[in-house]
Amino acid sequence: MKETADLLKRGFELLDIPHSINQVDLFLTYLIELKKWNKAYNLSGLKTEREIIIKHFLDSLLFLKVLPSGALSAADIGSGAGFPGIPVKIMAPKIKMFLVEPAGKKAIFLRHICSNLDLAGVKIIDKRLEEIEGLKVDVAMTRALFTVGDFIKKTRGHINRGGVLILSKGPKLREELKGLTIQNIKVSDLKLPFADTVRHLVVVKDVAC
Ligand SMILES: C[S@@+](CC[C@H](N)C(=O)[O-])C[C@H]1O[C@@H](n2cnc3c(N)ncnc32)[C@H](O)[C@@H]1O
Repeated sequence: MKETADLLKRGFELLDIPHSINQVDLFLTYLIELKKWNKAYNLSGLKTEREIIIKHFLDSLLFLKVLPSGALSAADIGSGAGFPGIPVKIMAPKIKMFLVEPAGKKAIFLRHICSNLDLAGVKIIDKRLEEIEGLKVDVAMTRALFTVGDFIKKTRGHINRGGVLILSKGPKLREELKGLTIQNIKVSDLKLPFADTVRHLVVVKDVAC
């Protein structure tokens, strides 16, 4: 476990994210539980501790680099086993976090892990985004689910005035955006530590209606 903890701490340093011993411990507990539950629930294709730290934890932490500092509430849409919502919540504990995940087993795991990590101010919504009513947040975020165009259409009714959408995208982003006119979009290219990968963090402002 020491090697794993060192990898995580080095990842925080490379991303220039200040962290406490307690936050590192929460990630290590998350890792242990994810590996344990993955056997029965098939939550993630990533099996080794190194893969989980880099491709789930550190990849999710890239969202922090573009998260507006005044955000009070956020929703992770299609959270799966908690990415990026739980890593963001661990590092920004004051944010009220909604984890939207319709798949039963994943939602059960999310309830278990949020209780196990004693995360206050997290609500799991086990519905599809299209079925949700009455949810309003400052930030809607997603990884590995929607195109930028679809995410804007489907979430704009759930965003508070002045709120933003954040998506993490891979190399096909430019192709995806071709032919679309999207106002107030900003793309930050961020390197994922320990990997030959650049993530495109897409932030879209002023989508509320
Ligand atoms: C490819 S996984 C990504 C999970 C996680 N965001 C990650 O990056 O590891 C997509 C997740 O979105 C959920 N999902 C699919 N359609 C959805 C919808 N319409 N609304 C909300 N969640 C959805 C699936 O159940 C699945 O867990």
